Amino acid sequence: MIVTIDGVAASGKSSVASGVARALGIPYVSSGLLYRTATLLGLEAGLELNDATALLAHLRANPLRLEPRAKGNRVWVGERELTAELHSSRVDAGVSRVAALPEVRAWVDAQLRALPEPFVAEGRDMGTNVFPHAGAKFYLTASPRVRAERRAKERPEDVPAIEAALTERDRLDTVQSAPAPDARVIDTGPLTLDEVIGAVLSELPEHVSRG
Ligand SMILES: Nc1ncnc2c1ncn2[C@@H]1O[C@H](COP(=O)(O)OP(=O)(O)OP(=O)(O)O)[C@@H](O)[C@H]1O
Ligand SMILES: Nc1ccn([C@@H]2O[C@H](COP(=O)(O)O)[C@@H](O)[C@H]2O)c(=O)n1
Repeated sequence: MIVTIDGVAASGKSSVASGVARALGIPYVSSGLLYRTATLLGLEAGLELNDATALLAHLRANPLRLEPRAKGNRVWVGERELTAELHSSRVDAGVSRVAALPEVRAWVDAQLRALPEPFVAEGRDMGTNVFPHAGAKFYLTASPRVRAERRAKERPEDVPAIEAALTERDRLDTVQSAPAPDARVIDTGPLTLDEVIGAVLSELPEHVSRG
């Protein structure tokens, strides 16, 4: 059983996926962390972020391990844990360029499809491309200002700078970010996190919530 939660940048995907996964007693999977890891490793190696051949060779030489858990995903390369470094503004600024590379998308998709079910998968194209057969699909939105105000609690930059960066990331991610035709779209703007989690849980078909 797979539940997909897609949406625009900082719309609450990972927080909502975590809450839903905890309620269901299953892990959630953050696909964005795989794109973020590819970006961080590329930056650290001094690679051009649009050089798919070099990036893929580097990723294959440094295999990562994604640990999907309900309370938060962790990423390791060998003995080094990268999790805390994946949400920096530097990675935010480069990740959409890396995610635009078809070779990198194929690398991410293969890792996601190899994961054992059940899980909640969050990202941009979980319901459309990676898991079109998912049992339930959701797509989260909120205005750029609301998202920037929420994110400002986690980043050193001010709200206008964060809003500009989110809007630019949304623009670069447009191709892979459309809601699936069978996804329930939720505007999280007027809702608390618990209300969004409750809305998702209340919409799950019985066969999905029972596992
Ligand atoms: N409905 C909500 N009400 C208030 N705050 C929220 C809500 N949903 C999420 N948040 C907060 O907004 C911030 C961004 O949420 P989160 O990191 O889950 O978004 P995301 O879509 O996974 O982000 P990204 O696309 O950058 O990975 C977090 O601080 C989270 O606690
Ligand atoms: N399914 C996905 C997930 C993510 N991306 C790209 O990764 C970036 C970071 O994702 P977050 O969910 O952590 O914000 C995102 O901006 C996309 O460029 C993707 O393309 N597809």
